Amino acid sequence: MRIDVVSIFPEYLEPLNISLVGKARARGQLDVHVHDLRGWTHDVHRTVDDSPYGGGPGMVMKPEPWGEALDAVLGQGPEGEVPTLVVPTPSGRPFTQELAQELAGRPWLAFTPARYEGIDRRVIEEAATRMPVVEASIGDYVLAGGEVAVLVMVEAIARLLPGVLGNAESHRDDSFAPGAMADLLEGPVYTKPAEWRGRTVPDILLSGNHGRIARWRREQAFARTLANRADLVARWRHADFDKKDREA
Ligand SMILES: CN1CCC[C@H](Cn2ccc3ccc(-c4n[nH]c(N)c4C#N)cc32)C1
Repeated sequence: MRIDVVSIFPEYLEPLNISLVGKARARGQLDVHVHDLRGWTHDVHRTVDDSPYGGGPGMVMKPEPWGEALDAVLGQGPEGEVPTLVVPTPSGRPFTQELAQELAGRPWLAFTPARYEGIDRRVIEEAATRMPVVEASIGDYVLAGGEVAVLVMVEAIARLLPGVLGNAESHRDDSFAPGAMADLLEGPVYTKPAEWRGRTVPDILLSGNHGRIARWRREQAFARTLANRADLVARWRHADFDKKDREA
């Protein structure tokens, strides 16, 4: 997979050089290119924003630099191919595990994290005439820009690519992924020592009975989901729990 990111803060994307994404890049599983939007400005001040038409607070990102940046990105990719443009925005569709799975199936993603009050709408409209566009939000809160959202989305997508997660880290039991743990939050995890500050590990986890351990983990995940995400539990019916138990 190729990933392009255009930002006025390219240094914000440095975390894409480390850990899971950094290792995937080093192994050639991901080809990531970060671009500085100001490289497509032509004035001495390298201007990327201006006041909003119609008035209102803040500034809006000018269309010209974005248009030239997207032209350049398209020109650098595989001949005859276009990326899926992913636009982080609080007004986008929720970025969910399902959307991460969908985007993980694309060969080329281009992210356009904005700042200020966002990008002139005409940029997105013009881009949509030549590539798929996905406007997505990572959550119901307002950030100061889209770079953090790109880090979240890229990590969530990268870990789903074949070979990126080792077997030991399989995303088979991911929350929200299809299968027995779908719509379930992760339950508690434990490691050595068996006793720490007077607190012990649940006996079931030391039993070696893998069937019962799996069932206990699902029960714990269900209880945690009930406590913290009742909205997810609404998708369940009791029968499903037993069915998922059989599927596991
Ligand atoms: C007061 N204004 C309102 C509009 C947005 C302005 C800041 N901003 C500019 C670009 C931009 C991109 C993403 C996000 C963002 N916020 N929350 C999320 N889940 C996001 C995502 N993905 C925020 C952003 C602040």
